[in-house]
Amino acid sequence: MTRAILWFAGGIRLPLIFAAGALVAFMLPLEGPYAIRLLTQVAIYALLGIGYQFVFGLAGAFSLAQGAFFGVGAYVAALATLQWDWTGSFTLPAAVLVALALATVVAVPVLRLSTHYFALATLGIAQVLLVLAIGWIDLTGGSNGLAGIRPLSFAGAQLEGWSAMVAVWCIAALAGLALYQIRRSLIGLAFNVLRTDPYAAVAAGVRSERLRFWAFLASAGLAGLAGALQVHTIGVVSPEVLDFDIMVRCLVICVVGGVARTSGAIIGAFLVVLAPELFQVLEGYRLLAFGALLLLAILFFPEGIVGGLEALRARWFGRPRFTQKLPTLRAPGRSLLATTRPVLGLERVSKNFGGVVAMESVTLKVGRGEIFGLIGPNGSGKSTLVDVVTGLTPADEGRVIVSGEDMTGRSATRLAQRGVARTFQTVHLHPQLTVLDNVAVARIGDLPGGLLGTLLAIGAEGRLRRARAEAVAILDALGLGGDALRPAGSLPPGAQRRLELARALARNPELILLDEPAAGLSEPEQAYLAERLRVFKTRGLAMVIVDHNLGFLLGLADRVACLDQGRLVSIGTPDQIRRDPAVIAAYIGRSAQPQEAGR
Ligand SMILES: Nc1ncnc2c1ncn2[C@@H]1O[C@H](COP(=O)(O)OP(=O)(O)OP(=O)(O)O)[C@@H](O)[C@H]1O
Repeated sequence: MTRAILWFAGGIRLPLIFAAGALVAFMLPLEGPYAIRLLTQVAIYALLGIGYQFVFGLAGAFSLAQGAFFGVGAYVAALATLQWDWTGSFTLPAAVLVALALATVVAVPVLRLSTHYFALATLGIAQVLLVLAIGWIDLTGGSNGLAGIRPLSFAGAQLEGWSAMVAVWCIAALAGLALYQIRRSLIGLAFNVLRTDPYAAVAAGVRSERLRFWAFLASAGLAGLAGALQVHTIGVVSPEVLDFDIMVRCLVICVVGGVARTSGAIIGAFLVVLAPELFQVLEGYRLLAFGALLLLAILFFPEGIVGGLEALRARWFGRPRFTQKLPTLRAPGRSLLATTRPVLGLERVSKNFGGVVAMESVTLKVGRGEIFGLIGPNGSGKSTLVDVVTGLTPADEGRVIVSGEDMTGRSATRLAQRGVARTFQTVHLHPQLTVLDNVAVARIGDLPGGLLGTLLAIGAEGRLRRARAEAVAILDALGLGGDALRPAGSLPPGAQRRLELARALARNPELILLDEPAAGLSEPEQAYLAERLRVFKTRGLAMVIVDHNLGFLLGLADRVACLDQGRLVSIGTPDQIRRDPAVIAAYIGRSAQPQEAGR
């Protein structure tokens, strides 16, 4: 009994969901075959919802094209059956491939758009397809659609009733497993970070565009498959499959069921298919009751039904204990901090924002194993320089050279791959993730096999374990090993800054740019950070450090440059900088002498 309670308390269990759903279905006052048909519909919508979880749940992209891919899959399967007499063995792959091809074509222009424009563009795709389905009468049968589509059949065996239901549930279960697998992998971590904080994703070297692209494709392929299964089940297709109604159901499935979760998609699918049936007795008020139910679900379960059930479980059984085991510390195969060459060169780099000159013809070099300080009054262009070097802001003029390679105008992801890492003036971490996983995610750049490997579950857990083991080594090097299993958001501000540094180091960089690493740190914390940075320097790491705390920076840097109104007014050793009239003038011009805080 205790074991059973613990099993239930351990998480939202899929078998429970299946059993409860099946029970509800068979308790309905329905004939057997009708119940089977409804359960097949639940599986189809679960598959559609699982697909939508990839783009909406994992990648956090508000696509409104999921219904359109469903419709495309439905029409492809219908036409292939009617025109060429294809069986399910061919219609299903064809539906997936056409949906994938369409998604690939539209992904290139559409995925660049930011949230609401992205939503509108994907809605536009759906509308174009709907108009085509209605207008291209010769092919699609226009508003009447096409009828007489054969049930599913594979290798001569026709699947109807029970067998069709089991086949569709098996397909949905495989898709659900793939989603489950990805959520628990290093790629799942990366999705989690990219959804929560795009800057944290950039800093961790997550290739956000690529992940979004794969998620969009996965959602389209699964929607196409669901559409094909739908026409084989009901035998007809009409423009209704491209209607916005399907898209609304997708949203209801994921939002009300639980975002990004396989169980959420399945619960949501049961809800959208079975609830209207349950309300049949209300006749004309059926839709009203369904709407009221959805409203209540959203009000009482803002995290979806799965989130709500988990909250209840936490209340009854306490929060699930952190089962994640701390990986044993082992030295990384090769030094994470080793570097090979002199690293950064800026050649006459300029950057304007409208009329504001943020950088004007800045030229400097940073060598291997050098700590290079960057000072200047507020608004002098220090953060802009960091953004330009890390690819967050493109330079207007000049060249950015990294380890001998011209990286001018390259994306932040490309620069991260080239060995440039950074921290931010305002900390960008995933507050709910553990300290350990905030660092482990940055090992994603070294991931062999990528998304396909994860989907096929090839060593996915092993990779995550390895990433975590390497993260432990780095956390230990920064005195954060003891906090590894705490949520990052619960760390004090100073430790959060060190955590950002740990994440940057996990990228195995040649160059790190630290934007105000000592801000908000106590004196002992500053001393500890300075001591650590000196250790990394001895391993060849090049560092550019921006800080207003001159006591900290001048005591640490090998060379320092001073910016004023975007121009480089002085460069030299800390002693030279302290005495340079141009530096003093720059600060006095801003009504303050350079204060050697901490001295
Ligand atoms: N995205 C932007 N749009 C418009 N102006 C900007 C933008 N980013 C920076 N600026 C302007 O560019 C100039 C340099 O800003 P920057 O943030 O690089 O200075 P900073 O030296 O880092 O300042 P602080 O020490 O206060 O952080 C400022 O005048 C700032 O207002």
